[in-house]
Amino acid sequence: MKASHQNRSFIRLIKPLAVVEDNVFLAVAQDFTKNYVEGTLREPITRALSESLGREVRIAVTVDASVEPPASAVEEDEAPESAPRAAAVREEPPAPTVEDPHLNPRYTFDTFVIGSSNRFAHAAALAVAESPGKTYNPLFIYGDSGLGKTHLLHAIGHYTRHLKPQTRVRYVNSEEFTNDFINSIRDDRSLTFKRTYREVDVLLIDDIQFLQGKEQTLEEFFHTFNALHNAGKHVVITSDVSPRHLDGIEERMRTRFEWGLMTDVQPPDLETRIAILRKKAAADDVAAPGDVLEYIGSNITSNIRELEGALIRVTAFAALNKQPVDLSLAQVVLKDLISDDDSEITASSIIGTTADYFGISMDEPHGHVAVARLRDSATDRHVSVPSLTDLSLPKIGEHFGGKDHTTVMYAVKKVEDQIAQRRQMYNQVNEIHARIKQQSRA
Ligand SMILES: Nc1ncnc2c1ncn2[C@@H]1O[C@H](COP(=O)(O)OP(=O)(O)OP(=O)(O)O)[C@@H](O)[C@H]1O
Repeated sequence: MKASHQNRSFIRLIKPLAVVEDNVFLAVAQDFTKNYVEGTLREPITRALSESLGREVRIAVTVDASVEPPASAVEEDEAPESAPRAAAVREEPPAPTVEDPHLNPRYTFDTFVIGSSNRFAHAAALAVAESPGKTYNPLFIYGDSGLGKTHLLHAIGHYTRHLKPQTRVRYVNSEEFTNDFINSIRDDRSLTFKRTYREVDVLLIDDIQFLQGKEQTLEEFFHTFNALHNAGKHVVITSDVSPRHLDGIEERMRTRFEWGLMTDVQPPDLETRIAILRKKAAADDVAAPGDVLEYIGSNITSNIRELEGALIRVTAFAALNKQPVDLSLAQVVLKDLISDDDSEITASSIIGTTADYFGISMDEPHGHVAVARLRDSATDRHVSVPSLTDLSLPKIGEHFGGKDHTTVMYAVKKVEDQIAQRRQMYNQVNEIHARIKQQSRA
């Protein structure tokens, strides 16, 4: 598909969700982007997708504020007019203002459903929001992906500012923090950097695990943390593991993270899952009967992002086909996600899916070289094999071109390190993982 510069920028903001029969579901973060995709881009995207899938398909675009554009989407290219253009800004950024805390309006305490899995974390977050700088400093929230850590961080920011509008709040994920830090060195703006992160009353820092191994950034974060803490300002941190499991972060920092309060979030129980779905349906103003919510809630158990994604898929499918949302429709739409069949995942399906994800054909000239490289990453336990199959490391080596088990172990370690350090890698791995499972069920 030939696309203008601007169109390419918009295309990069789209996240593909699923293909169900002749419908391709896409998600974007903003209404503005949805309008553009549905207007200007509908025809070329539909044509390109139909060509590549070999059949006529339709597209359905939903707005989901939690959708992050694929990494480097905006940086590599010029961003659309309305999108953030952080990378393009060269002059000194303004010091933090109370108007610009970087908060997602959807993530508030009002929209957060409390259950036994998150009650303590919620109570601690609320206490911090009510009197920042006083108790539980720092507050450290940890737990698996998609369980509401980011939501709670934003909720703290909103509620703090609701109670005291002059409070200076700043939300940042640790990758943005890293980029800001690197850019500040490059552009000789370290003073502005310091002001941005130290002249705040509440610093909310997300996914701290991505700072692991980044020594200089960690050092800077350590100073930021100390400066804020000493000044009685509040720091709230989230991570996918508890402080003591944060490898690659010095002991002196990990101990500081444990000074305040640590609390985890667990996967929600069935009741909470259904309550979350009900709230989401109400917020999006879609009618989804109880048995549909129960079906989704009973079958998608470990990740709230996936839970919400399933509901979006079902309701979008119904809207597109002008059908009511009912149980049989939900079963059809979600059949590749939900299946009783625990079918075996083979080494070749892992290689095939991974190659496919990166757009590499095994038949292409040099394709085998690229695939061989992918095999290294595909042997990682996060990506796939050890957590998806019962194969031993030597057996995995055999399947992946006769490599011995030390090579497999090395590949595992290498990719693990990258996952720990780069959000993009982490997202890619999760996505590949999901596709492998999905395809093995299909
Ligand atoms: N208790 C809850 N009530 C309502 N919605 C929730 C709840 N927990 C999570 N969600 C929703 O689930 C989605 C994923 O949550 P969130 O992004 O906060 O997860 P996370 O733990 O930060 O994940 P990650 O570690 O991948 O960043 C969000 O859309 C969020 O609003």
